[in-house]
Amino acid sequence: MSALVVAGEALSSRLFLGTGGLPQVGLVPAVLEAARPALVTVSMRRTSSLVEGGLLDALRTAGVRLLPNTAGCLSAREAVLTAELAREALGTDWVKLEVIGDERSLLPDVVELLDAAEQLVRRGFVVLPYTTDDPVLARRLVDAGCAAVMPLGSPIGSGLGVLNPHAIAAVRAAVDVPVVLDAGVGTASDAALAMELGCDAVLAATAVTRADDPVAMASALRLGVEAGRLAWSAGRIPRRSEARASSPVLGRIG
Ligand SMILES: CC(=O)[C@@H](O)[C@H](O)COP(=O)(O)O
Repeated sequence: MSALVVAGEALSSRLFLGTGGLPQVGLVPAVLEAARPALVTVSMRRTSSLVEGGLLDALRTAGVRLLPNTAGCLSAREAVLTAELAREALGTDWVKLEVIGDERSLLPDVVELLDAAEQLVRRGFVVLPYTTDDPVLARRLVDAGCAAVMPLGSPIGSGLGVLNPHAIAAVRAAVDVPVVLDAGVGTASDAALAMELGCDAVLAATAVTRADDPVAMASALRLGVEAGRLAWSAGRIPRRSEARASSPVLGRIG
């Protein structure tokens, strides 16, 4: 199966992982072995990630590719500053851009998001924006120079999966950069559906970090992404309103 290419770089898989909510840092090696993620997001505003022996150390020891995120930022100004700090600390131009408009729903502030994306692209960042499932906004983010778009399936941490598959399919059709389903994944079938809708990758955090068995769920999501991608490439049968015999009827007996 073809590799996912973002900003000209081939990534190792089509699953991105958020690990900030893992109940214990000691789970990191087993979760990463199970998920085999292409990228692991790190919240630059969670100081617990950054302390000695914390999550960041565990991820660095594991040698995974880090994707800093601006989770928790409420304005373009905050997001740009956080991204600059992340570039300094982690030595990468890549940033998962999150600008939250409402601390209850954690939905993106689309005005600040677009502003931050434009500023960060001008500053030489490779921007992967967490956005809504609006194809018009997706196109504006790509016009601003974003390397991918990351539409939510449902609110962060809700586990509701893909609430509007038609919108996700419309985002897929609207842009020519990778589409990464981000937020709301609850289990393997959500990830598989996202891939069957044409998404190029899935980012999941809560589904793994708050599962009863994070390691098992990490494996399940990896397999769900692989299955969904394979099913998408296989060309499913069309949905029909009428039955059709699954094998040809050669005539009547008697
Ligand atoms: C880790 C991260 O980037 C999250 O902000 C992302 O949106 C994942 O959301 P879920 O926790 O619903 O998977």
